[in-house]
Amino acid sequence: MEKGILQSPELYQYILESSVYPNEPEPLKEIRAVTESHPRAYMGTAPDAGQMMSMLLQLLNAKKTIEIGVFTGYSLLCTALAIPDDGKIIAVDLDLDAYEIGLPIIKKAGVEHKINFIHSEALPVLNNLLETSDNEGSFDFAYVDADKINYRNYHERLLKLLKVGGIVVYDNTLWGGSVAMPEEQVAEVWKSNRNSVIEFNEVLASDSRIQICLTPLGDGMTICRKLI
Ligand SMILES: C[S@@+](CC[C@H](N)C(=O)[O-])C[C@H]1O[C@@H](n2cnc3c(N)ncnc32)[C@H](O)[C@@H]1O
Repeated sequence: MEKGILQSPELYQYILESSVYPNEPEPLKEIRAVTESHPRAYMGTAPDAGQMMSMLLQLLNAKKTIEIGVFTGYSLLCTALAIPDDGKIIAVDLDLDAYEIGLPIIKKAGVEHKINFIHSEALPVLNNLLETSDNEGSFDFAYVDADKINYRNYHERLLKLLKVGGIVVYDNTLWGGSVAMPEEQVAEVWKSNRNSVIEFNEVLASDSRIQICLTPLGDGMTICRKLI
């Protein structure tokens, strides 16, 4: 799937080359480079979206964060570089092999101590966090970039875990632009996720507990701020 929904690939390239790559930290460039040969390299968070996440994390002074969907670690490293030295990230993924591709770069960047990687399905991890005292209402930031069918389940749990004023960002909320295509024009392999994403976008838009902003960065990133 092509990343981005801009009017031309050249315009996207312009954004990357004019304002993302010149300021992208070296370890993030390295993670992109080692991910390139992975058969699912397209899954890595888009660098322009990562740049926006870094800014959000720093505006929030985020210290305690969760990430669901790590893959080789681009967004994880982006978060680890943006939070302070005593910041913590609970990072969850089913795919340990992919995480191990980026791990040497995370170590070299000197930020591994901020990361608690949990090799697991995400839902039980969120349930466990909610059962442990002091976690509810304690997280500053969450990033979700995993199985679309579960976004709604993650959302309910993450809203409990976040502080008021905390932010959760959901990736792929435009699903390659397919959310705005008639269903019959959507390739079969995209359909089920496209329908999950459409439903999820409706859930977010009618949720009075959050303020939302769907940004057309990467594959669509929805920023939600917890209001109550
Ligand atoms: C799009 S990739 C994440 C990309 C990552 N954020 C990055 O910047 O490289 C999605 C990841 O979600 C993980 N995943 C999918 N379903 C999951 C689940 N139910 N629980 C935990 N991880 C899951 C996959 O193993 C995959 O590595």
